[in-house]
Order: sequence, then structure tokens, then C-alpha cells
Amino acid sequence: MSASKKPHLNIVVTGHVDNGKSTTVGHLLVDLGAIDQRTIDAYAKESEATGKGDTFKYAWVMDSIKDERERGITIDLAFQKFETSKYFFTLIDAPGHKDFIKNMITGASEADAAILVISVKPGETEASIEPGGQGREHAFLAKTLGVGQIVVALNKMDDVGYQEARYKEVKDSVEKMLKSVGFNVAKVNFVPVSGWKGDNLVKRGDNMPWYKGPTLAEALDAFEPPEKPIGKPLRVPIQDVYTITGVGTVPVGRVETGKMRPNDKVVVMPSGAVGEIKSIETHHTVLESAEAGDNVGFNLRGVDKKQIKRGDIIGPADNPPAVAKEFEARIIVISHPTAIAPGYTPVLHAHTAQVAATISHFVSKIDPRTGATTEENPKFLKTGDAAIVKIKPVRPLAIETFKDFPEIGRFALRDMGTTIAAGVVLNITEKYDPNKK
Ligand SMILES: Nc1nc2c(ncn2[C@@H]2O[C@H](COP(=O)(O)OP(=O)(O)OP(=O)(O)O)[C@@H](O)[C@H]2O)c(=O)[nH]1
Repeated sequence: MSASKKPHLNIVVTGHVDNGKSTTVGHLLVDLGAIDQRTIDAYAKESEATGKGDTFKYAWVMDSIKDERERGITIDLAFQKFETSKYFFTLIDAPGHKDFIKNMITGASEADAAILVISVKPGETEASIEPGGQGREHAFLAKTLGVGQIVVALNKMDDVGYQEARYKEVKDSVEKMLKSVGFNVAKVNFVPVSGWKGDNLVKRGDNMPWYKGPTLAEALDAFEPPEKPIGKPLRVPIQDVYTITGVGTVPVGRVETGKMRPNDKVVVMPSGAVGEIKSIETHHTVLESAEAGDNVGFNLRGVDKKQIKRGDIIGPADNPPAVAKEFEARIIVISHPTAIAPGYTPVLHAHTAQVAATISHFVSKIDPRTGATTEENPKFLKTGDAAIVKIKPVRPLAIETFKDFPEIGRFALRDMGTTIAAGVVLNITEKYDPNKK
């Protein structure tokens, strides 16, 4: 962990396959000094040995993160963390990661900001931003999931002779796409870069004298620091529960909102079990209090191990987390081979919870851009459709509305190993009361 006192931002790198996410971010990390020259030279050798040539060395940096992740190896922290002059960044998902979408919704942590990499190479631009392109899909998801800050890296400028005309052309079409998805493009930087050659990543270079805007690193610095939801009521989704001899029940999880102190009276939902926080720890250090963003383990007196499990949420006894038997949600169908109909029961992933859930009713199909209804009671939904639906988890689920608790009120619907849809909770239409079973 860095001793840096800079504010911290979680960032995701998005974009269509082969637009150069790995190359761009790998090179950015090298230029920022997050990876040393010796490591990169070793990658260059490996890269050449495979016949891919020296240009692939930067992508290799990212690919080795992926490999290590896939093999479950602890990764050198340097590869996931980097600093600009203003911020300390955690790269929360390496490019190309299979489960990027699920992770973005429910994963290790939420993204505060995104880098969208779009190639300016004719053909690649269109593939990325036209309907069905991953550039568009990722922009859409980022917006839906509340990742409001985005920087666009218009990559492979070297491939188009560093021409301003091509930059302007691609910028215009990406702007249109982002507007259609709901972004305020006035706040978005479009940085012309070459992930391969390094132009405008950290150093400006001489190839694009016509460009007066920020480099990619400067554009990252232009992000706003995220607001910590400390003032909200306490919500801690439970990751795991341990029973420690002599101590008792020790749940662990991340404080998503609010604060937690010893002697606080808390309630576990859905069970409704009430207990008292005795002590709080993080990385074997005792804490006097924990707040939004902290990963903690805590001793919970008065709650039996049977009354608390992964996927539950802890909150103040006088302000318990909501539990839904049914809720209304806005979803986007990301990918389904055919079409889904009411009654479809995929697995819902929200915060730390996983539960089979039936999409019981399709209320309306909506225009993803404006939210306006385009069809009442649609009979089916297919890839690309946005809709208001009712969802019934097969057992009561602790969850909140996206409006009140964005950290907890979003979810992914998964089936057959892929993410079918992503969504946010609008209303809890049928509540569960543990005292009235
Ligand atoms: N000319 C040129 N080629 C680039 C640049 N950046 C990436 N490439 C090439 O584009 C191809 C894809 O690059 P990657 O970095 O692997 O792309 P990616 O988006 O990470 O791809 P996935 O991880 O497969 O999604 C590779 O052949 C790169 O060498 C660039 O700035 N200029």
C-alpha cells in the first residue's frame, strides 16, 4: 500500500476488443513509473519470443495481470495501483477480463471513473461505437451503473498519420454516441493518443502540435474526487462469517455507507437478528471506528452464526436495511442468444448476494436514452432492450433502491456463465418483515 495521502479513485478501462486497452494502459503505467524498465524489458523479450514483436510489450503488462488473476495468484500490487500528481488509482479490472461486466456491477469494488479506449483506425471506430459495439455497451453500462466520470482515449493516432481531421471526425461520432447514452459531453476529455508510441499518455511528444488539451494523465487528474457516503445510514453487505473461539461471531465485509463504532446496536437483515458491535478490525489492526470504504471484520455480540450469512446486510437497529420479496427495476439486456420472457429465472448478483430470481413481469419497454416508454407490457426482451420489470428473488433479499444507496441498489442477472442483463432497483414493491413470517 502506498503511503500516499492523495485521494483515491477506482478506475476501469473499457472499450471494444482490439482497440488497444492493454497497450494504452500498460504504456501509461510504465510512463507513470508504476512499472520499472527492467520488468518491461523482460516483457519485451517474452513478447518478441512469441513472434508478436516489441510493440506488444505494453499489452503484455496487462495480459500478465489477467493471467495471474485467472490463476488466482496474488498480483504484485504495483500492477494494479498507480499515481498521478493528484490521485492514487486502483485499476479495478484489467482490460479484457471475461467477467468485466459482472465485476463492474457486483465486483471487488465500484468504479469511480472509466477510461474508454476507442481506436481511430477506420473500421475499428465504427465496430466499437455502433449498436452492438463494446465501446457503446461499456459507455452505456458505466452510465447506468453510476460511473459518471469518463475520459475517452482516441487511440492509434500513429496509424492515421496523427491527423487532426481524423481526430475531429472520430471525436464527433463518439460525442454523439455518448450523448445518446446520457453523458454530458461538455465534461468529457477526448485525448488523442498512441498507446503504442506513447503520445499524449504522460508526455506530449511532437506528433500532434494541433492538440492543446490535456494528456491522458492530466485528464485523469481532472476527475472529481468521489464523495464518501459517510453521512448516510450504515450499510455493510456481508462477505463472510467466521466463528472464532473465545470471540464469537465475526462477520467481514465492506462498509458501503455510513459509520460503525463499538457499542453500536445493529440489525442483520433479512434475519432481523439484533446485536452489538464489540470491536472492529482491519488487517489485524483494531479500529476505533470504520466508515464508508473500509473493509472490516467485527465482533458481533448477540448474533448467532445461523442468523447471519454472506449476502446479508447490516444496518443500525433503528434504521434497518430493506428486504425485498419483490422489487421494480430498470434493466438493460446486455446479451441473450434469443429473447427473454416473463418467468425467466436467472441468478441475481447484487453486492455480496447471489440468489435465483424470477423476472415476473415486464412493465414497459423504454427508450434507454430518454427513459420514455416505448411499449407497455412487452411480451419479450432481447439484447439491447431497456425495460422496467418486476423481479422476485426466490427468497427474501436484503437490497436497497439505487436512488438511496447506489452502492447496493444495482445488480447483474447471470445465466449460463454470462451476464444477461444489468439493472438498478427503482422501488421495493413488496417488503419482507422478519417479525411477521
Ligand atoms: N498502431 C497502433 N497499434 C496499436 C496501438 N495500440 C494498440 N495497438 C495494436 O492493436 C492491437 C490490440 O491491442 P491490445 O492492447 O491488445 O487491445 P485490447 O483492446 O486490450 O484488446 P483485448 O484485451 O483483446 O480486448 C494490437 O495488435 C496492438 O499492437 C497504437 O497506439 N497504435
